[in-house]
Amino acid sequence: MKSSPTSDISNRETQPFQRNATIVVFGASGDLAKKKIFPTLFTLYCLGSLPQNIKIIGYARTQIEPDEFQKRVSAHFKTTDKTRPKILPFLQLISYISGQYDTDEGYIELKRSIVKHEDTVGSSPSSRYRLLYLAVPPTVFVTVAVQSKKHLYPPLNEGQARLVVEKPFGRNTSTSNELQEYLKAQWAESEIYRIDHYLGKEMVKNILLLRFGNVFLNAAHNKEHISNIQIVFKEQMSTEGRGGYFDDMGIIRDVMQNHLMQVLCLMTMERPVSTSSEDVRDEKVKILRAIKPITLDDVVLGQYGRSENSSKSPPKPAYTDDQTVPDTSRSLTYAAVRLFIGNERWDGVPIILRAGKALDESKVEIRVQYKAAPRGMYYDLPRNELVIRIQPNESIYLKINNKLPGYSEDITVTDLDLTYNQRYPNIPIPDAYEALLRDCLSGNPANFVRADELELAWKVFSPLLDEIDQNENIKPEIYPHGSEGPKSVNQFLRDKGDYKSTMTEKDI
Ligand SMILES: NC(=O)C1=CN([C@@H]2O[C@H](COP(=O)(O)OP(=O)(O)OC[C@H]3O[C@@H](n4cnc5c(N)ncnc54)[C@H](OP(=O)(O)O)[C@@H]3O)[C@@H](O)[C@H]2O)C=CC1
Ligand SMILES: O=C1O[C@H](COP(=O)(O)O)[C@@H](O)[C@H](O)[C@H]1O
Repeated sequence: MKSSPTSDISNRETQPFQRNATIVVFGASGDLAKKKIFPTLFTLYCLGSLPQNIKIIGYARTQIEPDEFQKRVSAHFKTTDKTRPKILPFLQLISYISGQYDTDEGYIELKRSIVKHEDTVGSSPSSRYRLLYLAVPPTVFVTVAVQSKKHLYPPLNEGQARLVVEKPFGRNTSTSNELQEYLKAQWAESEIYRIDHYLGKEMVKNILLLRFGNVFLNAAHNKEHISNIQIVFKEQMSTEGRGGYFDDMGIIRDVMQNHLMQVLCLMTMERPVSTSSEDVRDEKVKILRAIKPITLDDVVLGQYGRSENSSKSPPKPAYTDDQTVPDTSRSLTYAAVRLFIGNERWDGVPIILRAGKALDESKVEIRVQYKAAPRGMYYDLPRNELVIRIQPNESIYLKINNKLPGYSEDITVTDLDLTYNQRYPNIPIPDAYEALLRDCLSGNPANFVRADELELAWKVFSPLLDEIDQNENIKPEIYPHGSEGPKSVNQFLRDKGDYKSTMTEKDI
């Protein structure tokens, strides 16, 4: 069983990088390169998913000796007995060039190295395939994009280039648009792969099939049957060590405007005409256009303080205890927002997005709560709820009302449970970056963010973010490090979200 064929393969920019490719990782000395990009490339190599003639070049300003660079990039490889012997051959495909981002010399050396590889593997002039991964801070995105276009873009009819860009894509509508304008002047939209790694997660990739491939779910997926939807991101990890970046961003920009909004789009969009990337993204755009900007009346804003006293463990620090964070910081480490989608399917259904750091648990899930069954035959039955657990322990469960077996007439809430590690114990679930890099090499942009999606997602949050930035009287509610979050959230969920909690075993 397969989905319908996509129409993506028809244009020049989305041909797969099949036989020959060079991958350049800008910012190769950094955290993302070390923890995600090189380990992912190694996994893809072990799976045989990289092009046959591949060359990988790390590029950054720092001078690093080849041995040292190999040590760095291999530090986070995921290995097994079977893949360990592949480390050395893989490392032989990698080299490192040190150079500046804003002057020509380094790019000239890069080009020389790329062309040398392409010529040695006997590329015909029409197979110069170059994937340029910008793992650098946003302040240098444009410089690297412009310089790469100038020096590393293959001549017409000699191949293709793709530019992979990491978030954050700006910090509000105007900065994001400015960045996109610069990129657009140099690169075609179809050559830009904006990564939102949530789109590479297994359960997120499953949403459209779950909704549109199951008649009974689809039939009830509307305002007539659904009371509210929640998309929840909880992280135990605090912002320690990332205070500088985080203080400028806050949780709404870090997680909500991008990851949670992508999930929201997939959960609420109309059925696309096909699974092709443009058809899917066209529908996401329509949903984003139907969301009204969020106002201060519809939010709970929080920041973690020190943990509560405990005899078991030492106190955990407050957000502002971080040396890189000003004592008076109002940056948000927690936010709950309510929004509405003004269309026929969703009019009046509250949608709550919640995201927080330094909480009691790490969990990301979607909760669809249905309306109560009619009263009469039964009274006040608990509501059905469909939960899609994105992580950890991927699962889908549906809370139903069931007669307690035996002579009892009691009603119990029970889970219809599809837990992946039980149902599919032998199928490994790919890491999000692995899935996305594969898509990028094969020219499938469906799970990447298109420029218009990005602009519209910012429009939903920008007025709120600008107001919070400008009005010093808006202060986050302090919650203890390691707690459930701000105290007022439960009331907010009941009053603004129409949410009625029923706990089952799977919820714990
Ligand atoms: N780390 C992560 O888990 C994630 C990161 N991202 C995004 O990916 C990108 C890279 O992230 P990460 O690796 O953490 O970033 P780093 O801060 O580690 O920066 C990467 C490299 O860029 C160079 N660099 C750093 N600051 C500057 C500067 N001010 N001017 C010029 N070059 C600079 C440094 O290399 P050198 O000095 O050697 O040139 C550094 O090693 C960022 O846009 C980040 O927001 C997105 C999601 C997760
Ligand atoms: O983009 C980001 O995502 C991570 C969470 O990613 P996950 O795959 O571990 O769920 C978050 O911790 C980080 O702050 C943010 O920048």
